Amino acid sequence: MSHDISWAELARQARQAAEQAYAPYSKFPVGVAVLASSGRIYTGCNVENASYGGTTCAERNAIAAAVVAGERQFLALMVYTPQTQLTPPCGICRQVIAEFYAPDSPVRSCNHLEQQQEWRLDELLPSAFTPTYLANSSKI
Ligand SMILES: O=c1ccn([C@H]2C[C@H](O)[C@@H](CO)O2)c(=O)[nH]1
Ligand SMILES: [Zn+2]
Repeated sequence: MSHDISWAELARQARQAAEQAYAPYSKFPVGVAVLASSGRIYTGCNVENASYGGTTCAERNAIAAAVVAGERQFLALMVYTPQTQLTPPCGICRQVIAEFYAPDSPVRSCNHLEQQQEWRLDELLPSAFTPTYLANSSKI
């Protein structure tokens, strides 16, 4: 539940992760901290590429780091954005978050002004395509 989540700690770790961002092209360093159901926190930053499409976002890198550690469920995700305007995850990341996240779980953004904004995942990605849709499919 939302009130059990240490958002201040997630914000601190997301900001720290943003310091490692590799963003020479966009100059838009992002950090993410994600809280797994184990209680552990994992972080990621954006890693850009000279072939711009090879870029991966901080959100997906944080989730990948958690999955490597054995996590399969997340309770909260904080984005540290280098913007005065608080920014939500991009569309691709919303889909990746939905794979491991309850629809009513919170996603937050924070910035250097210590502002925060919260959305529910199902507000960011209504009618997500989730793993349950793959069950019992029929042949063409
Ligand atoms: O939530 C976001 C939004 C953008 N980016 C990255 C992608 C790209 O490297 C740069 C500009 O879009 O920021 C993220 O990592 N997370
Ligand atoms: Zn993204």
